[in-house]
Amino acid sequence: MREKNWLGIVLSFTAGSRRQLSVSVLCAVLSVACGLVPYAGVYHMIVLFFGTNELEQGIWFWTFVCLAGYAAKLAFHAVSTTMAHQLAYNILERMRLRIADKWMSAPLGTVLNQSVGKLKSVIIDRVETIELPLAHLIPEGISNLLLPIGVFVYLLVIDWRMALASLITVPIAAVAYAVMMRAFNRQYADYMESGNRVNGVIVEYIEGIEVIKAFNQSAASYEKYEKAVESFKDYTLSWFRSTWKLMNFGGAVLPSTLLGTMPVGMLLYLNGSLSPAELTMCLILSLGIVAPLTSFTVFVNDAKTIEYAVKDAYGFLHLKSLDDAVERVSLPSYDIELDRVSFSYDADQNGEENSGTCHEALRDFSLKLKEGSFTALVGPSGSGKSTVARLIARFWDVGAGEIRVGGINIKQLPLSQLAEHVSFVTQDNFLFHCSLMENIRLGNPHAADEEVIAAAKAACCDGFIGKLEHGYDTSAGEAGGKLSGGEKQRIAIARAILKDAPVVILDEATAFTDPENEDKLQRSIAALTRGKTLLVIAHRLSTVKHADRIVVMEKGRIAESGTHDELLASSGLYRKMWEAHIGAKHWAANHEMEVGMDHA
Ligand SMILES: Nc1ncnc2c1ncn2[C@@H]1O[C@H](COP(=O)(O)OP(=O)(O)OP(=O)(O)O)[C@@H](O)[C@H]1O
Repeated sequence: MREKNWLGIVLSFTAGSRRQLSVSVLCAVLSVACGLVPYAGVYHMIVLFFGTNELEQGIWFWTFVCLAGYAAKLAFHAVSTTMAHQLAYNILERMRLRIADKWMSAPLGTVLNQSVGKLKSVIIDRVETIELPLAHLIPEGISNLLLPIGVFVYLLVIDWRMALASLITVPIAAVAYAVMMRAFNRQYADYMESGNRVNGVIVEYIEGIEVIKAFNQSAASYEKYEKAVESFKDYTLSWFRSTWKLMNFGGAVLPSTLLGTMPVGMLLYLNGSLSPAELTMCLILSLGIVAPLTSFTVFVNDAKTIEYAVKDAYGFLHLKSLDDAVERVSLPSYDIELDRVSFSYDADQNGEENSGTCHEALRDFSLKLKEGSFTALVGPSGSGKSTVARLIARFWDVGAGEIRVGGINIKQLPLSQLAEHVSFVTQDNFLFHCSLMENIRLGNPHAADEEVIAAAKAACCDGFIGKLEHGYDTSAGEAGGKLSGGEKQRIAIARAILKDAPVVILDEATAFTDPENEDKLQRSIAALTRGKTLLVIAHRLSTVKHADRIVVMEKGRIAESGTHDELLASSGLYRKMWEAHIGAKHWAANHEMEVGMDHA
């Protein structure tokens, strides 16, 4: 961590909960102070015991004082702990929200390039590990630090020699702990790495279970999983084995303060420096001085847990965001222009290469989409079609050149305004865990049910949704398994129809549509995108042959462009693609006929 240490980062999330933090710390201090009251009570009882006056009455009084002090200590501790837990959960909430915000404002690729397992592990599991240690660190950390200091001062007041004698075991235990902690940082790092490896293998095992089964790899995959779990166990045990002797030695020696206070106290008593009451009190106090210190190993561990969780979250908390303009801009038109755009997925967002082999997905690419026009992007796989679409939606920033909407560089528009103007439908049709009605309403959260249903009808969803038992109220989770790829795709199109944005980008959005519904869907898309700036990316050329302009891409550049007829006439790449497409269609039609005849 370069900028701040983990504690600084955690404290930066307490803004807004400073009162809670102060109350928790104050109650922890008061709890420690009240915890000293019983010691004072016991001391006075001993004094009374060795004296003769009013023993019975005094004993009752000091017993009450001891109990009251102890009760107050518990009460303050409870308040401090409760506040600390609330504070810890507030910190967790803020961290998770901040990370989610960062994911939204960072370039899409930065987020998508992370594995889902890692994203989930950091935001759910790692951040969660902060709560318990953090909640206990405040009250218990403070009392475990302040109590020994308070007791030591108390001993100093009685007799400084007894105070020093009470610390006799500290240097011996400190040496043991220091030897034990020598390699702690490295060992903890290895432990975390081993744990992360197990996590990674488990996530891979679960995510790839379909492939593992299909390719009969269960034995090999299970073996990898088993080995990772076993090596984690072996590492953990060997680490514990290497430390337990010193840890137990330190834990046994540290509280044995009587080794110092007993002989020194006896000598001081014999030479008249200590009264019997003072001697007894010193022996009691010395027993209480080191117990809190023994828990420091737990706190070192807790602090490491928090440090590692914060370190993991730090990467996400400091993701570089796309620059976002504040002021909305009034756009004179919805013309779109890509002006000499170059872009590489390997370059960072400053346009600098971050790998030795920087492959440009787009190179010096220029394209104009007139408002209200229908442009199709076609070309071989990997030629850069989706990249053009993603850059217009500003999922990434261009490396060089400019993209303008209505003549305004999209970097000067607030991201929310650009998102408002652009509907982007891809073939990854994610359904959220809510009803189908709500899934479509994502296109326009203010739309009435009737408007949602109208959009669903226009996207040819009404038929299959009507067949579901709960219709539009069917939850996507429940319906997900029953919906085909094409049906999910139409729900995504219904969302875009409802959004009614002036710029519509369809990236293979009709790829899964069955022949029966394709015609209907094409007509509804055509009707609902009329008057809009429309960019369609398609592999099936027949779906875009009516486009005002077809742009053929190859290796990140424009190979040719024109209308369907113009391109066919030019005998270029498009013509070859069209012939292959038509050939494939004929083959499919003939094949269907042959199969039909065989069955007849
Ligand atoms: N997220 C990514 N990270 C790194 N490289 C990528 C990423 N997405 C695409 N690329 C690369 O950029 C180039 C252009 O990809 P793009 O997806 O734009 O092509 P495409 O023409 O849309 O392909 P397809 O028709 O197969 O969808 C390809 O070389 C691809 O490997």
